[in-house]
Amino acid sequence: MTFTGVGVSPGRVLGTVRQMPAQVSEPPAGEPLDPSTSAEDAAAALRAASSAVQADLKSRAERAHGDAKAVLQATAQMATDSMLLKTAVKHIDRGLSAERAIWEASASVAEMLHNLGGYMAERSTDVFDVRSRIVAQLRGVPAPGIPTATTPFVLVAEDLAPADTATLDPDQIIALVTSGGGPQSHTAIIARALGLPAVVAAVGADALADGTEVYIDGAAGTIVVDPGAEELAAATAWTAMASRLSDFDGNGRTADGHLVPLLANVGGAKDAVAAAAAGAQGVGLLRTEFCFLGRDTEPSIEEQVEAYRGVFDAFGGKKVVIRTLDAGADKPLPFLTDATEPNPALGVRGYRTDWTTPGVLDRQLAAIASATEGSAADVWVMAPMIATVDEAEHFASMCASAGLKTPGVMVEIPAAALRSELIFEHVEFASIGTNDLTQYTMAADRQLGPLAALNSPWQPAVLQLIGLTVAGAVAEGHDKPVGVCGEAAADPALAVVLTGLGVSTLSMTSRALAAVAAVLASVTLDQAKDLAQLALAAPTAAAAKESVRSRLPVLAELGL
Ligand SMILES: C=C(OP(=O)(O)O)C(=O)O
Ligand SMILES: [Mg+2]
Repeated sequence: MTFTGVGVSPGRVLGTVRQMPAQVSEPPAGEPLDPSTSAEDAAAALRAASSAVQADLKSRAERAHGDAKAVLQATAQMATDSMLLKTAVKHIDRGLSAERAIWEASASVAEMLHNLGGYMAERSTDVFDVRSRIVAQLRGVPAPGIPTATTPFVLVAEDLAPADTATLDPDQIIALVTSGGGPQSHTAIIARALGLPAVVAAVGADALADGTEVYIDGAAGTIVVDPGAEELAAATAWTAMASRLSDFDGNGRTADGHLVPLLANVGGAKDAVAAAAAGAQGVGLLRTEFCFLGRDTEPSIEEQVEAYRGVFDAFGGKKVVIRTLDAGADKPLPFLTDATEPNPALGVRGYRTDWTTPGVLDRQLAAIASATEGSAADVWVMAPMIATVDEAEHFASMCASAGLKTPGVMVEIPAAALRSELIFEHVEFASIGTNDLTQYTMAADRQLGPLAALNSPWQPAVLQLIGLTVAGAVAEGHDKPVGVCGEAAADPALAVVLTGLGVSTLSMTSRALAAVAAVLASVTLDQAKDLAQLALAAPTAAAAKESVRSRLPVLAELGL
């Protein structure tokens, strides 16, 4: 049997399925203690469950590395927190079930931590994590979150939340399959960043039983159940090819020498150091909100300076494009965004948060300016979610007030693409966010699996808007650079099309640099321009993709 979804990160592997356990549901309010259980026994069961959760988290922490290890250690600590357990036991003593008692105790402890602010406030997420785990343990169901196993496995989930991905260990997980999620969803972005083969929107994959043997083709988007010799050969060939594709010599250029600097998308200093080691020619997108995800207080200027300087230091003498906070929709930041908005993707997000929470953007620009002092990096600053010419003008004036010399905008709303010529009168550059540009052009939520086909950056309408943006950049009176920093840049065939459309830099996860460089080097600039015209003229996204891919034989040679 074969399932088909949307391939979002290349790679061919064989492995065993592990399903992501379902979310733990809230025990009903007022759920009473079972009459056959005494309060003492319920309290003892609660203590035993919390110790079991702690032991599990500790053993996972021992096997994990880096950030995942630190997250797991902190959560393990919280599992047997004395205040948490004492409060829960009080609830049991007044007649609540152990499950409801720990649920309510967690809410009050989390609120108290939250009110303490700073580091303590951040621990409130750990409280909620252990709460779900303890309830699952009491109910005898699998713990929520990424499962553990003694051997590497293929993780199958409905979709992954940003918090899950913090504990996603690429040594344990060899591929990702989701039944939901679109090609620009968080899961897809993380899979590419980790170099894990991934298929999203694979309808029916949630029915695969744990332990099922599967073959995953992350480029074709297929999942073959009970694979045979053919799939084994394909997986073996991919492993050999992947090592050939692991080196990037730091040069993005076409076969006839047209330079296309290949930059990295990073979320902080750690990524930046890895990107520099992978040969990235600079940073095309520093997602500053990733430095502060999960925080519910605004980071201080000092914290920001430290976070940004870590990235600048990794790229001395090179370009670093830093994006101001893009809070909202798939990247909520509680100190800026309103979780109750009915339509977050169309709401107060990105640059717009300056209207509802003025001051945060000014302070961020001041922090960026301060981080650039004494840094050898060439720092460019851009705002996300710019829709109009006067927004671009206002952002440029804010940058000027902060002493920042190279202001730019992200073009990710069709209105900005259509009006780019006027926008370029105020800013020095633009970077196209194809993830959001596609979502807004096609009116298709980038996180929704059923809309994955609409949500493809191969949509000719999206390509046309990219072409218009470039045309506006080179219109009479100015000649300004336009980069692409959406996931489209990491698709080697689309990278050729973008180059042919006149895009001057491509920014992607550093894992994709070598593959993009190899495919770009297989065509001349004129061939890239011809392929761009072919894609623009195609009637559908699928036809655009197919006709371009069929003219790039190097893709098949490299297994991409
Ligand atoms: C690069 C982009 O920004 P993000 O994915 O962070 O919204 C985009 O929208 O293409
Ligand atoms: Mg975006």
